[in-house]
Amino acid sequence: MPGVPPARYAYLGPEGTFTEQALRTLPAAAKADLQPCSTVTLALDAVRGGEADGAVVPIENSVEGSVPVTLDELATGEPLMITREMTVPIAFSLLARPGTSADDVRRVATHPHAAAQTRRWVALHLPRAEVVHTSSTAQAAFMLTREDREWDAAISAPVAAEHYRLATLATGIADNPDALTRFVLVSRPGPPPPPTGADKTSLVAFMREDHPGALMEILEQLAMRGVNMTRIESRPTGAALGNYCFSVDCEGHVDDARVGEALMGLRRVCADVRFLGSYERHDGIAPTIRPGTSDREFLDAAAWLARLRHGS
Ligand SMILES: O=C(O)C(=O)Cc1ccccc1
Repeated sequence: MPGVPPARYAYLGPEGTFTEQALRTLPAAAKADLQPCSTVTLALDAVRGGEADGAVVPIENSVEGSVPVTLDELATGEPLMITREMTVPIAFSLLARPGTSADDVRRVATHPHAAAQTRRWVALHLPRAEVVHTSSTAQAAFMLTREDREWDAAISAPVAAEHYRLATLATGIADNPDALTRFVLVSRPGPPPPPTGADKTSLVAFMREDHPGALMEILEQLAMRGVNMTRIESRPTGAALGNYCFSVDCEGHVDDARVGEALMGLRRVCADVRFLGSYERHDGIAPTIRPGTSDREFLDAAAWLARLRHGS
């Protein structure tokens, strides 16, 4: 009998990205078929098209904020679902071809988020260098191995030095060594993973039409059910200038009564709500349940209403 085929995971590549390190924290990754993709869009399209069972992509950094392409890809197109989040310690190194010294570096390449997190170090140590943006930190390192390279150094993960046989000119060059990047595992829509007690729910709310208090109406649906938000940001929908949707993460699981009720409320007041999944929090922090918002209290209220309606 043929065995179960290994899971296939797409990720923002090439080999040696922080995203690959995030993917490798999944126990299933050890036996999986890992597929490096050159962009977040291609990694997510591999899942949409069925060539991969899941994709790991960066979504947010504690210093630089969200990764817009990831938020926009999840908000539009064929629906996808987040089933897991993870963080990995991010340390940046300055890599170059062996024999290069820091004085030779005229152009340095890296991912925009890495550039933002090393801005002060680069200004201090490479004041004459031009910073070039690449699709990933590992892509910047990989290009250094080619004859047609257009830069002299890359800001990458330390592991990229071994992958691409590069010299390490400096290590630990992040301006804020405690910065955290969050990555998500994305799959095709299906039943969410069961609640763990320390979960997060992600969604995108599309406003009906622009009017005073439109954002407040959205927030109200969460606040009145005691649902705590962990992130909210507006993103243009692309339909017209001034047309926005709200990308929201909140505490709790879609199976929790207060989260379910908030989602129903949003469904009533918004033009559209895209549920992006409920998944275990990377930090294991359980939400504080405010009085009147526990599952038992929602159930009790529903049972009371049923009794009123039946006259019992
Ligand atoms: O480019 C990479 O290596 C990535 O995985 C994206 C990224 C870039 C900077 C910090 C964290 C993740």
